[in-house]
Amino acid sequence: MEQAILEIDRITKVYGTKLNPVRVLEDISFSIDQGEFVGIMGPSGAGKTTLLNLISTIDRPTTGKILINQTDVTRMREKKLTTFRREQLGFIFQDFNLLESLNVKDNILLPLALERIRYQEMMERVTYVTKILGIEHLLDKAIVDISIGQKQRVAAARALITQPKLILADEPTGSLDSKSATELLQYLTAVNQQEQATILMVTHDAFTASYCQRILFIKDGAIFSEIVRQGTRKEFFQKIMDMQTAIGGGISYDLY
Ligand SMILES: Nc1ncnc2c1ncn2[C@@H]1O[C@H](COP(=O)(O)OP(=O)(O)OP(=O)(O)O)[C@@H](O)[C@H]1O
Repeated sequence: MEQAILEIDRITKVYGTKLNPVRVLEDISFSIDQGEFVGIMGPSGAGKTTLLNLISTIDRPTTGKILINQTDVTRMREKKLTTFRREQLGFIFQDFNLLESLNVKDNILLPLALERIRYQEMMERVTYVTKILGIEHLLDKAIVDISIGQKQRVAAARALITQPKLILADEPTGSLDSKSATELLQYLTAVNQQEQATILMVTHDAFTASYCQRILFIKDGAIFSEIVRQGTRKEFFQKIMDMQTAIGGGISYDLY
């Protein structure tokens, strides 16, 4: 049996005050095994970002446990969490967060700045991840001189450089055109397959989600359903669209 990298155990999240509580997540449980590529979808306001913030350890659940690589992060103190986040998690956001004062290579190396790793080892790692992501020829370029699609792949390389146990992606194709989005998703699939990297991706977009192996649908703060890819990606895309219709409410249908 595969090892669970992420275990969500009956979490709830309540915002607001005691007199006026806002229940955003209601009793969510699921787990993700090493090497899975899982999507989270659901209508606007369903609680996807809230859930991702809890898994990112940026926020804490009101009740319940979150285990990442068998460590309960809900009980960890802030200082330890900062190190944990740096060592175990990789983040890919919609708006890359690259530093324009650094070139591509130094942006990718940034997360290793605090680690004690030999330069040669760092460079071997850079060569490896940039090759998978098809950006090995861009290492000396300035950030302003590369395309948006390339920027997102640089951001993906930066997320991978520490060999994180879990990669969290929040609408990673959100600012990309369809060609760049397709490329990024193909590269993420390669990363997932060749590196056995575990990826959890939040997206509202059925095309993007169709690259996942499994999708959890969230509605009104609870898991509404789960679908697993069995046939082709196109068939899975259709299944996702059908589920979006069933779930209803606030979903945009971006067709590429
Ligand atoms: N800090 C907060 N205080 C009170 N309510 C909040 C807070 N953060 C989020 N919410 C509420 O929680 C619900 C879920 O929000 P969340 O952003 O997690 O949804 P989402 O599924 O990510 O939506 P979207 O797809 O639009 O980004 C919403 O109704 C939102 O208004």
